[in-house]
Amino acid sequence: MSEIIEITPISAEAFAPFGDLIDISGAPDKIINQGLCGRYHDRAKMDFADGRAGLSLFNAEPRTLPMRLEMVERHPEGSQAFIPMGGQGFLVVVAQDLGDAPGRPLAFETEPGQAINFHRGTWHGVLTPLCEPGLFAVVDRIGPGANLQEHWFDTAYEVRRP
Ligand SMILES: NC(=O)N[C@@H](O)C(=O)O
Ligand code: NI
Repeated sequence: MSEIIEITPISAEAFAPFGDLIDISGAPDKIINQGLCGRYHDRAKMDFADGRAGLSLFNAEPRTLPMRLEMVERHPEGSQAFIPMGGQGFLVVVAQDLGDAPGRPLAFETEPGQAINFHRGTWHGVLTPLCEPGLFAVVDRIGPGANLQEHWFDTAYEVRRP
């Protein structure tokens, strides 16, 4: 019997230990383009140690819930941002670091129009759409050396909505 991880709606506060929730909540930081655009300025703490920022497109298979979670990973050298191209909500799994291994995962679901940025070294589930399109822009580190550490749980979790 797998241990259950219940999905909760994401909030900037709950996600703050793991990364940045990027959305247009609140007033824009700047009004630009002759007053026709609100700029929500510099909303992610990005990090590309000994490398550079890369912008890629991921076309991922949507998952169905409940979902079996067997692994989380982290990028010791850089942050990683997931930006849905279709504005769709998606699943975000994170876990605290307990000293080279993750703790019990947490699962969040984003609202349409929200993006996230995992801070450097945050344990996370891989990109996980819950619906079509599974098309995302991903901003992460391009650089030398290894930047991926995986942790496979001894026992899989079951991620589901309450
Ligand atoms: N491996 C890869 O490019 N993607 C993962 O890092 C992920 O978090 O989806
Ligand atoms: Ni990743």
